[in-house]
Amino acid sequence: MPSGQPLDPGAAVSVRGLRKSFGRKDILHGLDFDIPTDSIVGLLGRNGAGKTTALSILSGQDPATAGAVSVLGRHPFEDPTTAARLCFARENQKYPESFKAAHVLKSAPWFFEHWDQGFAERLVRMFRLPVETKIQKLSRGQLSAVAIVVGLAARAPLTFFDEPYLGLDATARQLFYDVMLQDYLEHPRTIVMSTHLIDEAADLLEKVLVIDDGRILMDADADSARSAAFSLSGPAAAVGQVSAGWTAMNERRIGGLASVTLAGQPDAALTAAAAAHHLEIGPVGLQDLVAAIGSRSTDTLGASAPATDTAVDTSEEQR
Ligand SMILES: Nc1ncnc2c1ncn2[C@@H]1O[C@H](COP(=O)(O)OP(=O)(O)OP(=O)(O)O)[C@@H](O)[C@H]1O
Repeated sequence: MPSGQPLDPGAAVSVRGLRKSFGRKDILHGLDFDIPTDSIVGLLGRNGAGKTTALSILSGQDPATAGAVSVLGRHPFEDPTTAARLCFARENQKYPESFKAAHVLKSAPWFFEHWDQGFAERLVRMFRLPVETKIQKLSRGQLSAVAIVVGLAARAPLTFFDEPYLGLDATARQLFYDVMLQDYLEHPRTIVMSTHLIDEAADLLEKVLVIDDGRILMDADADSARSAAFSLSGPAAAVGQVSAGWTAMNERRIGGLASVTLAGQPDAALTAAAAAHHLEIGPVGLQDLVAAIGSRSTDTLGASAPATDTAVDTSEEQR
């Protein structure tokens, strides 16, 4: 999305030119994106990409250094009206020292207008959360479970989950995805989830925002993201020949074999050439696509690209 467009008043979240610096360190370099109302959106990116920083600003906990931010139609920073309508669920949430999960559940209805106590209690049983243990004594997975219970049972119009799976085992993570989807279908609302475990969550996401080094590298609906690239594999020489002229997002080599991720979708000429050389054409999962975009941007940054926005919009590179 080109910078300079007005904020979208119909979106749950709309930001233009969002910048954040800590001291002299620039963390977010002018983000532009919209999050549609009543959708599940993935905020994807590598460690240190700026996801938590962005979520802290959107949830009103931190001020932006520059740029325009609209959350549920208002400027969120320290705005009680916005705060009452959103929930920022994260495992490292601070609670009073003596608090147990039971206290969290008891106080939640004061903060969340749509809080569903029966649903919260069901979630507590599902995630086997020991509600009478002090929060300070809970394991990391149990802290994530507290965040999940609050994030889901709050049924806030806008929910941010910041890596909601930390410490959770695979069964609990799947349970979270299943129950979130089911509850979202019954009670549509806007959910933004930052995650590294992209393939696990991919089926839930309607839109993906890929952020790296404080820049948006991809902003696409999940279906177009899934068809943004494909892989071509086989003997390295033939792969190189057939993929000539295509945008290679990354390449892996093992011995004489190569697999490249190419932007776009295979056309008839490439399909025919691949068949003639016995090469394999395959889909690229969202996780691999994000990794390819990330490694490409790292290459670009490593080559001392100018410090201006270097957003890679893969859709523009499709042939
Ligand atoms: N208060 C702060 N002061 C200085 N630098 C900060 C501060 N908070 C975050 N940063 C830096 O901002 C960058 C982005 O951090 P952020 O936590 O937003 O990344 P992230 O995408 O959430 O990463 P992860 O997936 O590892 O949690 C990092 O380089 C981090 O060190």
